Amino acid sequence: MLANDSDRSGQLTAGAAALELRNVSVMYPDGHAPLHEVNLCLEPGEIVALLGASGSGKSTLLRAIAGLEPLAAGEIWMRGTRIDQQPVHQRSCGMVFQDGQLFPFRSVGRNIAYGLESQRLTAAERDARVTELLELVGLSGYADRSVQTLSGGQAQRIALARSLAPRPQVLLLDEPLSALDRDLREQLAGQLREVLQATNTTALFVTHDAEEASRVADRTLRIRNRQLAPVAE
Ligand SMILES: Nc1ncnc2c1ncn2[C@@H]1O[C@H](COP(=O)(O)OP(=O)(O)OP(=O)(O)O)[C@@H](O)[C@H]1O
Repeated sequence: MLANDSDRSGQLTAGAAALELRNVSVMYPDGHAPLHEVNLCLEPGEIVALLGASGSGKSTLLRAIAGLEPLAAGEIWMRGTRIDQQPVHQRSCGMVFQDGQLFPFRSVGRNIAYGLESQRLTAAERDARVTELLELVGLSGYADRSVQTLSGGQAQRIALARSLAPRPQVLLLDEPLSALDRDLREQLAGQLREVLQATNTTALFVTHDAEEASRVADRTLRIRNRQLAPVAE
């Protein structure tokens, strides 16, 4: 289903792709162009992994979708709305990074609540959402903990909870497990898939590890020659 089946008022249309890139190119100011006419379509709730050699443009692609890198050409659509001209804060994209990037001086609960502060929620509604998210990532009761007391795996689960709290239309994950040791990575890969499925989250997941990609995602793509190609099972 193409994403341009929105009606004239810009209303969302049932069946539109959760995320669609059409001929997207990115060029850095120095002339380096890691992405050239990239096409991608994610159905609602689909989890897609993205592999590629170091420097192939994986992070650049996520950053372009989030609005952190301008497009040299092409269009990005979410659920029938063109978003590539929208500023970062208006795009319904959550991001999770390799090192979590939690706010060190906020408690766990206030980290998770961060993306809810701009929403019109009562304090009770916000607390209830934080409790729900903590339960989802298996860390119930951690709301008042300092994030500086968390293990690496716990911190990544809180980063995931924080990114999911505002119910983003698309979640972008940039090697969220790669700073963890192998056993923990395998365990969290399974949990990550469970959490994304339980919340019916559409996700694009960057990893270096083909095995991890198949554990987390419904399908896997690879950046090669500045474009996306499917990876055979
Ligand atoms: N701000 C920038 N200005 C110029 N070139 C950049 C900039 N950011 C990234 N690049 C270049 O663009 C290419 C893609 O970088 P990117 O970080 O997207 O790769 P990656 O696939 O995520 O790599 P890795 O797996 O090592 O994290 C690289 O050659 C990189 O050097």
